[in-house]
Amino acid sequence: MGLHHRKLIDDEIKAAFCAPFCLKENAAGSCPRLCLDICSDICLFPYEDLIPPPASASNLDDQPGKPQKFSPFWIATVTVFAAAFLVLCCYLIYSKYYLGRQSSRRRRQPQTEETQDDFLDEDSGSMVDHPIWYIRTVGLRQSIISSITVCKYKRGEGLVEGAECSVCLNEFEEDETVRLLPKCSHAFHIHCIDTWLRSHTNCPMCRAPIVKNTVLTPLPEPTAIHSTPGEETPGEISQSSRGSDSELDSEVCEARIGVEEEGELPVVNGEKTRENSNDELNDIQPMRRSVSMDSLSASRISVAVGNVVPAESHGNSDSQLVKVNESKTRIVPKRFEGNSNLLRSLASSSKGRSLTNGPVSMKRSFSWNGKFFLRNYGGPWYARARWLVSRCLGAPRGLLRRPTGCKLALGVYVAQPRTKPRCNQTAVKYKPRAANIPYKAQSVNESWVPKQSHLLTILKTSKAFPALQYKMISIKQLAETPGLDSIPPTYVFTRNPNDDDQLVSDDLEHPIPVIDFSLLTSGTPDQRSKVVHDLGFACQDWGFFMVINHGVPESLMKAMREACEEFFSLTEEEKQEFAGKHALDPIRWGTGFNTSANVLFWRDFLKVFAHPKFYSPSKPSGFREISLEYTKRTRNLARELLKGISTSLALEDGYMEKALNLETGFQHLAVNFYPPCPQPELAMGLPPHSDHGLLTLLMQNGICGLQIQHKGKWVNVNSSPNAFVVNLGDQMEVLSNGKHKSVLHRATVNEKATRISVATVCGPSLDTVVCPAPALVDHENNKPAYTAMKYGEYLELQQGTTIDGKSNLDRLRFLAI
Ligand SMILES: O=C(O)CCC(=O)C(=O)O
Ligand SMILES: [Fe+2]
Repeated sequence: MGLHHRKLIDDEIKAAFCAPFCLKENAAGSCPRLCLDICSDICLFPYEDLIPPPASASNLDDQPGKPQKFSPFWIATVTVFAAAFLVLCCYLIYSKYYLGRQSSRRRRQPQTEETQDDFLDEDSGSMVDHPIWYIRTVGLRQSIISSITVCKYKRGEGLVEGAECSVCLNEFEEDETVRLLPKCSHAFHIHCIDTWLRSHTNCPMCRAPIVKNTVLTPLPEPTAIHSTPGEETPGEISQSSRGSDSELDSEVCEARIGVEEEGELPVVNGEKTRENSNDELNDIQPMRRSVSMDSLSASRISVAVGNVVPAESHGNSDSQLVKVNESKTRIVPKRFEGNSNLLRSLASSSKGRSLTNGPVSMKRSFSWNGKFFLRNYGGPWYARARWLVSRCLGAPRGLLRRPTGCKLALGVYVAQPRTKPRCNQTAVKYKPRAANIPYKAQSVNESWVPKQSHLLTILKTSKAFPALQYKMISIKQLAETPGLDSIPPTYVFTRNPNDDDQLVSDDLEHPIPVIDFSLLTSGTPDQRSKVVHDLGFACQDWGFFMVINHGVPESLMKAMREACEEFFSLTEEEKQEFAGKHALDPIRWGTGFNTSANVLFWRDFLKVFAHPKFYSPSKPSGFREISLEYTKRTRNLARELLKGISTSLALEDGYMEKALNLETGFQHLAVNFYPPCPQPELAMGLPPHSDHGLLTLLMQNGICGLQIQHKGKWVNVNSSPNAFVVNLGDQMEVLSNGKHKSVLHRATVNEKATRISVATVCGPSLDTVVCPAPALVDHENNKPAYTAMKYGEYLELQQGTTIDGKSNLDRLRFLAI
């Protein structure tokens, strides 16, 4: 069977291969050598006669007497292959030299409108292909890269600007070896910057060239001719003048945030025309290099630069630190598919793209109308902004082009010093229009002088793009930025002009009532009734009181404060694990944010549901145990106080306990972290609000900041770490039919110390429908003033909307009252 099969194959080969040669009709009268091997049995031509025996050594191993002959078939085949090979070689040579020269000539030519936004900022050097991006860049020689200064990073030393490597966005560790670029002093991890410099010749942050311009010609063959004494050779690191920075000098990098304001430079196609605005032009450096894009893209950048809208915006004033996972490499239109919430919130309102409308001037004021101008930060900013844009869009550097017809532009305007410029910067005047100054308190005589660290902070605020996610910077991280001496505009809290902010009085003048809890529970009947009376007065007149001798061990309070401090000291990445996505996530770390005003607050928070189900972040160790005990003790304290308050309202002392199902009552732990703020008078830790529950027990760490509204004034509340400040919440106001009111309070910040407050909000069970206690209403003088609402729904409403005084409670009020 096998033999038979083999024979069939042999016959087929013979038929296919030999037939043309071995038959009589073979005009050439010769057979190729292979023919002899395959079909010597059938071949009709004697091979000896066909081709003269070659004299080459290659035939030595041939059979004697059977010299090799080459047929025209083989000659033709070899010729064709040789020709093809030749053509291929020619093409390769042509493409390598001719096209290469053409592209470098093109690069030397001035950029056209079409290409000027491209980020091909490298001039020469060894070419590196970026196969994914189809870009060629020019790098430095390893010897040059290696000669750049290396030093150890020391926090606070000031040698290194910034605290992180802008390439990988990781923070420098103490004593970590970093490479310090010569002209700009920007520092990077060695691995990060070396990789960059192998394909670039400038700083990734500010584009300052690493070597002097003269060496940025195509990497030359070393010649002695052009190297005169005193000149820098290609190997020298330039320590001198700005070199190619002149190019940067003529750029304005702009990241326009927000809507155009009337009276500002007119905008045409994303760029301001200067012809019509000479006044301002004189004041603005004639430099501009804008990156324009479609509105969504611009919005997106606004988000990034303005550190604004979280991905899942519930309009929540306490926005969590948000992760938005996105693919880095998707192309522009696709990038927006996965983040419809973000888009919606951005596209929906102009506010969504604007920052605060105007500053409030206190000690130091600055001119800010949603734009700020930058001079000589242009380099770093431009580079950062471009980087930001490209990361935002997922487009590789160099591929960004202005889409025709787009209206919005990305730009960065940075307030310019009108006083003596710092850091050799040219002063640029920027006159704010009167309309941009919202309140009389605004002073235009002083200028806000941005420092680079500060400006970077604003971008770091938008530190949108470590790896694949956006996140809002925590206030802790921002406050720890070295050299931060003023706050980014997004943190400027615009005071309501109708609030008389100046009326802040000490609690010495208006001491808030103090309740001795021990007398309420263990005092004589007289003592107890006096305390109940005092409690009633405190609730009615103030809505706030201080509780002492409360029975919660001081050691537990201290341990709780320390545990909270430890929580906020976790790394950002560790805390990120607890950044919930929804307003009602049981564990939520985040930073204060007001969606309606686009203002960020100087506060990080941790919010945890403590009852009826107890939740806790898993870090730091011990937090769970301590917070469990702490919330249990404070809940019991609150329930006792509620008994006293029930009595003070002439209700049974167990009325609230029963009517509001306090056994399964909701308890919310909110830890507030307010780091030192360089301009406390401009920022706000927590804006005026009332709390949602029945009672809030607040523990402070000895640093003042709480202010409560009392008879039209803001009263400073003392910060005693061992006392609880208790305030009534909205549910108490509803239940008491307005007899006991929830009171507006706010948290201010200070310049010196971190303030931590731990609020435990105690409320009814979430499914309790809260309404005015029937005993407290009648149809004459005490008509029901509030409609009934499930506490859970109220909580959702309150947590899901912007902090705005008592606006949520106002929704429950009957208008007739
Ligand atoms: O930090 C403070 O003093 C106020 C905290 C507060 O009002 C709250 O968490 O609701
Ligand atoms: Fe509060």
